Amino acid sequence: MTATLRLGTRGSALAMAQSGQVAEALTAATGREVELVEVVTAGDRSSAPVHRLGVGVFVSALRDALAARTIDFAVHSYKDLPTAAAPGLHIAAVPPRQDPRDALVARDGRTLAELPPGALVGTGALRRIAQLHALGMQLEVTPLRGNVDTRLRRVLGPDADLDAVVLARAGLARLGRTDVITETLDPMLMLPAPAQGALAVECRLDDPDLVELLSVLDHAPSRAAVTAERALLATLEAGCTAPVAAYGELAEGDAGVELYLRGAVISPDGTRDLRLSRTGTPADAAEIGKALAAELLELGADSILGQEGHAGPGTQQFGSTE
Ligand SMILES: NCc1[nH]cc(CCC(=O)O)c1CC(=O)O
Repeated sequence: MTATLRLGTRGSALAMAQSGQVAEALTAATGREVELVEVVTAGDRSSAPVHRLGVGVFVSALRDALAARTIDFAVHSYKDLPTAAAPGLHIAAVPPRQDPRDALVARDGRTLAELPPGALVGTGALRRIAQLHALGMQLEVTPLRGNVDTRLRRVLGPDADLDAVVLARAGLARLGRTDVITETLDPMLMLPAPAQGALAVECRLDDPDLVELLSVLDHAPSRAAVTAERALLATLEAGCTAPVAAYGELAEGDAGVELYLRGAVISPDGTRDLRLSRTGTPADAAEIGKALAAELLELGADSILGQEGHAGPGTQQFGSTE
């Protein structure tokens, strides 16, 4: 097994950057050559809001290429992965996670608190829209999509039409553009999306040598945090279509390393905002996520939406709307 490995990637600057970083890390750790193979996904072809396109828009074409064996492994932004398991595929590694927080890029170097009432803020994700409204600052929130450069131009370019945009800090970091950030948002105000800032390195289960090889890239603390956040999301999807945020942090506690998980369900207009947290051991990451989701549901997470049309029983799953 010494042939060049084919790494499937979307063609956006962000995807190419993160795939390139994974390829380099793998070559450094194993000596294996890696070639990038571009795969065009439905999410790249359409400019419709992601929550309209549906879950998995950035993922399906890559998974099809894995199944068709035209690529050996793929790198996904973990938050774009549907929570449903993909038959025959395996997340062989979760590399060290980037800072998962959201970032504000505002005109004139402004911070969130410095935005005046009526300021026009662009962001695509329902989760961010909901939390911006929940601040009660009279911000005008407007939908925003497109690649990172397109979004930045709306606030930084010569024909900028927005006062600020909110986007994942991790995306800017991978592109070397953290210089444009005017504030990294405190999770107390803007809790990130489940798995934001993390990557998923995926290959076929029937390729055990590659599963083993890729596992050198796995970072156990990142995997534990993401596992808890995604378990929370998966459990809530059964009964709730509202925007979901989750953030797991590992820290040294009295009883060794502890996982501190925060979760939130917010109505799109920000008027209902349910936030809870739970602490446990990283080995119980999935159980912590499920238990926190159950608590949120008990407090009415499933009733928070209503207006957007409740999914109802029998609906499969919605996944990230980011
Ligand atoms: N669906 C958009 C998306 N998917 C992954 C990232 C980059 C951040 C990450 O890897 O979590 C982004 C951009 C954004 O949310 O601003």
